[in-house]
Amino acid sequence: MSQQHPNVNQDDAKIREYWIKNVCDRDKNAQFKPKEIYDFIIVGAGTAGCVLARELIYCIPNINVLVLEAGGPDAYSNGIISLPCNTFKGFQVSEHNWGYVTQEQKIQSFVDPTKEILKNGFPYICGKVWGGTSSLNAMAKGYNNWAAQGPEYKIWDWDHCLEAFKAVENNSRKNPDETFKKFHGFNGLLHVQDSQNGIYDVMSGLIDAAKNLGIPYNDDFNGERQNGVGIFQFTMNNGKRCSLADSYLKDALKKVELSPDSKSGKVVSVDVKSFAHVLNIIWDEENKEENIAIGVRYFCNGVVREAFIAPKGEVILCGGAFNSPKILMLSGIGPKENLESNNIKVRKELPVGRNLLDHSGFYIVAKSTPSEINHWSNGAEIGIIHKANVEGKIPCKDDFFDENPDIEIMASPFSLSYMNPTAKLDNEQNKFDGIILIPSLNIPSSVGYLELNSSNPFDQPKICLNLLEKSDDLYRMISSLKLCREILKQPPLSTVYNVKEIGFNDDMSDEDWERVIQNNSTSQHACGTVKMAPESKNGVVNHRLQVYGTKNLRVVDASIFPYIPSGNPNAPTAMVAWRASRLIAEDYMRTC
Ligand SMILES: Cc1cc2nc3c(=O)[nH]c(=O)nc-3n(C[C@H](O)[C@H](O)[C@H](O)COP(=O)(O)OP(=O)(O)OC[C@H]3O[C@@H](n4cnc5c(N)ncnc54)[C@H](O)[C@@H]3O)c2cc1C
Repeated sequence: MSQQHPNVNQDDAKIREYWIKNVCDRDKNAQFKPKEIYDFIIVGAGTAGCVLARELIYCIPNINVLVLEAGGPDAYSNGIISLPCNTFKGFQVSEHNWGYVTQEQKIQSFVDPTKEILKNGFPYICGKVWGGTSSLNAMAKGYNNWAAQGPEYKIWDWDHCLEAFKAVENNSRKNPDETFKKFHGFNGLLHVQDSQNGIYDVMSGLIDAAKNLGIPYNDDFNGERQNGVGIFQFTMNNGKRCSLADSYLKDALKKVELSPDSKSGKVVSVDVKSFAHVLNIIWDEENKEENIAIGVRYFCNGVVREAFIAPKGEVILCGGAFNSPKILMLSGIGPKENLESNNIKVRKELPVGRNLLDHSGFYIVAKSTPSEINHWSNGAEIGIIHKANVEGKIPCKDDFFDENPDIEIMASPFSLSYMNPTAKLDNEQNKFDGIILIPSLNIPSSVGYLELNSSNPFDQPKICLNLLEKSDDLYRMISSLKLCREILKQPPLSTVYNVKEIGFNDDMSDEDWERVIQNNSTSQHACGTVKMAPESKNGVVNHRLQVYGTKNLRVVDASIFPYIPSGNPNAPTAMVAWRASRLIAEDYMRTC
């Protein structure tokens, strides 16, 4: 018979499972231990935090892990989040969003340098929920750049990264060929599948229209080559969105047992505290010079609490590209000037927040014959990945075969009335079905930054994206938008589906293009703000993701990307977390 202990209820795993399915108590009655001590404290249950929590609990024997998440369980969305079509609706649930808004910026015009252009700020969706802001990308060259930063960075070369990508992925493609098997995993927890219900007819029309222009068909964007037109695979399981919380965190919660080698009644488990906003890192004040992290302060249910790490333990920030740098800065790690101007004592001067990278994107909308598009189907169903022209011209046929594409166009079917059923549309004409194309600059030259506005942990940080600040970025975006318009004019879109692009016209000057694009570009793939690089090259964390000049402190999330992945960042973030779990386990076991 299994050993009984007051802290371990035999039904714990069942209760947790029940709780996962039916969460109704916002931890309001949670019992907090007088002194919370864990081997690892993970801040943030987003993409990285979920993978890391699960991998640590299964990789390292007899540890306990605390995950502190400022948002609540995804179950609170009443299922909205699990609908694949609801990328945007899910986050409109304000509780699930940090509510950050980017800075309005003025930049000099490239077309007419005597003029300034106003770039609008925009609300930046940033997930505050289990699963965080949660497609796959296998661009070997990008990761070899990560590894080229020094001999010790070899652990981030393409072979190591591919191993991690495959470990995380559970791809359910039917009858995969050998090339497909080379680039995909089939035993991980993150479910990836082809569309179960096919795609809308108008979207098939879009594929044919792109082929008419000479764009080759690609049946696996995450395989040998990225360029071409094709149907995306989706991070879904049986037609439902599969976030990292659904896959990794929930699996982590299944492990609850009494440590066999502990007389103190230690419970081996991952504990998640929701609505727990981490304020800053607690440092060992007895060894001030060494910057030893010993725990975190967090705010939960109206009370400030503290959680500590056990000897050999670590604090691991997985707060994402905006919040991990914010927590570091609030804890005295960051650019001297910004910290001092906010009355924060500088513990270690590092370029935290400086390398803010993002894929700028632009929405181009076309009406079509109403085709009963009553929801967003799978969301972005079609991709067109190509090399842009740096002079802003429509790319030529050779560009479509270029092995280094720099633009990804995502295409979704949509219905305006579904997106916003309560909107007072001024006339019937404005109620239409159609297609949205979103060209996104996958290899941008522009770099932004993030700073603190104040020492108040509940204040927004100042987010300066500097999107399209470099002329090549602007002209490549113009090139892709012109290509989108050309595709929309092709049959069968123009003939069978009566597709008409709205918003642009054929007489637009370069100046018009520039103004419209600069005013309305947007983004959602922020990363790089806690750069992994040698300290001499503006790094904040080393190759093992430890923060320079500190002890017991790592950052594991999209903020550590030294260069932006040339594709969607969710899977690369999960890959980083999986690699990090092996590094952390190695270091922990070495000290045993
Ligand atoms: C609208 C939108 C659509 C996207 N679509 C795609 C897509 O289709 N494919 C793709 O690959 N990528 C997509 N992305 C990007 C992708 O989701 C992110 O790159 C990825 O989730 C980043 O993971 P992360 O772990 O770094 O951060 P996140 O997933 O954002 O997780 C950070 C977590 O930490 C928590 N946290 C932060 N601060 C604190 C604190 N102080 N205390 C406690 N908890 C805290 C947050 O609440 C959050 O849950 C999209 C992003 C957005 C915004």
